[in-house]
Formats: sequence, C-alpha cells, structure tokens
Amino acid sequence: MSLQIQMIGTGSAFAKTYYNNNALVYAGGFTLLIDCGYTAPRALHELGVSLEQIDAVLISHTHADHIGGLEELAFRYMYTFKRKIPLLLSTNLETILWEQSLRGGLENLAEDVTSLNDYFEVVALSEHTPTTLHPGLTVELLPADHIPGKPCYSVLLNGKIFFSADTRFNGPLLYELHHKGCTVFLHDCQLYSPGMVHATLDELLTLPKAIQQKTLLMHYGDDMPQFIGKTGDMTFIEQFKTYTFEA
Ligand SMILES: O=c1ccn([C@@H]2O[C@@H]3COP(=O)(O)O[C@H]3[C@H]2O)c(=O)[nH]1
Ligand SMILES: [Zn+2]
Ligand SMILES: [Zn+2]
Repeated sequence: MSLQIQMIGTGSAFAKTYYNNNALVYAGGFTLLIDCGYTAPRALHELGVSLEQIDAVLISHTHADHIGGLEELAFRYMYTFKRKIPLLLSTNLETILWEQSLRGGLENLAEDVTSLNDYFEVVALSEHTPTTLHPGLTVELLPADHIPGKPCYSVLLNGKIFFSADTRFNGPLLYELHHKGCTVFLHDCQLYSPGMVHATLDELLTLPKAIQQKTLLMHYGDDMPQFIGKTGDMTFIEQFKTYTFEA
C-alpha cells in the first residue's frame, strides 16, 4: 500500500516565506489533514484543495501554527457545508483546545453552540493506540516532548511513517522506530542551536546514516536555502510537492 504526503506548509511558527507546517495525507481516496495552522486555509486555496475535500483533520497540539485555521474550518463546515468534519485529537487535548483556544471565536450562546462537538465529529484518540481511519490508513499518537506541561503528539502513519509535529530531539525514540521498521521520518528541524522546544539540525546530524537517509526535514525557518548541502544524509521536504511512500 502506498500513501502520498503533501506538505501544505513547511515553515517554522514565525516563517514568512513558508506556510505553517501542516500536511495532507492521501491514502486510498481518503484525505487527512495533519494540523491546521493559521495559514492552512490560504495554502489549501492556493493548492486548489477545497476544505470540503478533507475527510478528517488531526491536531498535534494547540500552538497557532497547528490550530489557527480551525476557526475558519469550523465556521465553513457549520454554515457553508452544513455538516461536521471528523476532528482527531488526543483525549487530553479536547478540553484544552476548546477552553483555551477556540471558545472565544466559536461559542455562540444564542444558538446554544457551546462545545467542540457542536462543530466537529470529535474522535478522541488514546496515545500509543493505532486507529484505522480508512482501509490503508492507520494513525497512532506518540507523546512528544515539546513544551513542559503542554500535551503534544507526534503521529505514526501505518506504523511506518513518523511525523514528528513539534518535538525536542528524542534520539532513543527515533532509534526504536528505526529498529521497528519505520521507513520515513518527517522531522521538525530548527536550523540554529540551541533548540529549546524543537529538534535542532545539530542534534539531528548526530543520528546514524541509516536514519538520516530516511529523514526529511520540515518546520524550518526562512533561511533554509542557506542550509542546503549542510544536512548530512537528510533532505528538506518541499512545500506543496507530493511525495509517495510505501507504507
Ligand atoms: O517555550 C517556548 C515556547 C514557544 N517558543 C517559540 O514559539 C513557537 C510556537 O510555535 P512552535 O512550537 O512551532 O515554535 C515555538 C518557538 O518558536 C519558544 O521558543 N519557547
Ligand atoms: Zn510549530
Ligand atoms: Zn509547537
């Protein structure tokens, strides 16, 4: 089984020449959006992908470059498409996403619209539990070490493709996944050290050649072009380009 991944953005949170690091995953006619940052609606528009073509959206954590486009998605589905889109997220992100991020814009007491469930078909996922979304597409949330006290998840697709979302460098996890047969690592990459809340290029360069060869770097800053040729056996994933992987 093969699946396609198209980054609708590859930029870091404050990048200006790349859109937010969000991805479309195409598998057997099913389209999953991983993260929906504040640039996602514009990026999808530029790609000619309508919001209605997306079958489900999965959220890794509540930073704006990962959830800032959800208000538009919610309103468009409620008032234009008049249906709910599945929203996949960790159980412990449900309340946080509504109370701390979306409620201010989406709550409508006059119409008794008071929860995430009023807009979305919420699918709460347990970490470390593979869930089949469609024949040929399974997702598993892996807790990521991003901001202390703030839930964040990497995503494992079909047990083979690792999508880091936002995480500090976690060498042991990458080694473990490599040994378990993971074939692709899509990893966030902060170009300058120290990393603080993201994996840095220097840290990723400590990985063995066998893992680097499977690694595509994403969530990078505007000066990424200056680093081409300086990433060892790793390469930068390109925004808008569609990649096909066996998984
Ligand atoms: O403790 C913190 C919290 C945040 N930040 C910055 O804010 C950004 C938020 O989105 P992001 O997670 O893609 O990247 C983060 C960093 O660039 C930081 O440097 N240190
Ligand atoms: Zn981010
Ligand atoms: Zn983040």
